[in-house]
Amino acid sequence: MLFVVGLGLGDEKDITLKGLEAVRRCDKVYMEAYTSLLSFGLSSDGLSTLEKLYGKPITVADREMVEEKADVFLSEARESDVAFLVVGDPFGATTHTDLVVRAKKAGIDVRVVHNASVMNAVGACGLQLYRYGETISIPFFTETWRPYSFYEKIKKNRDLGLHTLCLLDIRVKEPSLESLCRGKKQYEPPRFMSINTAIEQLLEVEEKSGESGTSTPPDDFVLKQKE
Ligand SMILES: C[S@@+](CC[C@H](N)C(=O)[O-])C[C@H]1O[C@@H](n2cnc3c(N)ncnc32)[C@H](O)[C@@H]1O
Repeated sequence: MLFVVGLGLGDEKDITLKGLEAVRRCDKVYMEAYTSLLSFGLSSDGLSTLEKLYGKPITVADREMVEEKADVFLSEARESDVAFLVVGDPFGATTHTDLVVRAKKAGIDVRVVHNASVMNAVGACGLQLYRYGETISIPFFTETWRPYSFYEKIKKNRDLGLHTLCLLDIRVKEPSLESLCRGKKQYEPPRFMSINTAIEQLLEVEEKSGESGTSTPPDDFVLKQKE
């Protein structure tokens, strides 16, 4: 059986009782560590806090393992109980939906344990979840790759009077382009996009495209500020 367990967004105590029971019965525990960040970090200390609570060792599953070597833990899940831990909710990232589909196609029993996600925690900023449009991801621009499509989506949402949840890029264990060209993978240091970088990129798109979809405040903005 494969248990895909959401850990929520806070610390180790945010796992649900159902999730904890699932983890404790599993023979092997993997922790996905590249689409999201544990707010208390993935340092050895952070992990050992989890390991102490769960009472078993955790194997960190990086991007390569999840995307290219998922067969390893899927075949383990065929023979025994395996937990795959995900920060937030398991269905808050396409990667994990894909894993569940693969497991089911391979005839492996899957149980999902839900938890809070960035997709709903954004309600904390006071904007109604019902009034969000398409969620977008803002990737780090590079010298040669500067996609503007996320901007168009924000603009579409704005035109419909909807808010946009912008997910800022996390790049962990990314092979550098040069190393890929040389055929021997070497990894870039981890990078986490700051709000400032996201805004700089949005402003660049506006400047280049002559649009003003994100920098102009909505009509009722000034009113709300005064209330
Ligand atoms: C696919 S989404 C979220 C997945 C997660 N399973 C969830 O349900 O919350 C991944 C994105 O969420 C955002 N994110 C993840 N962890 C975060 C954290 N600790 N703080 C702020 N944003 C985070 C980043 O923008 C990241 O690119």
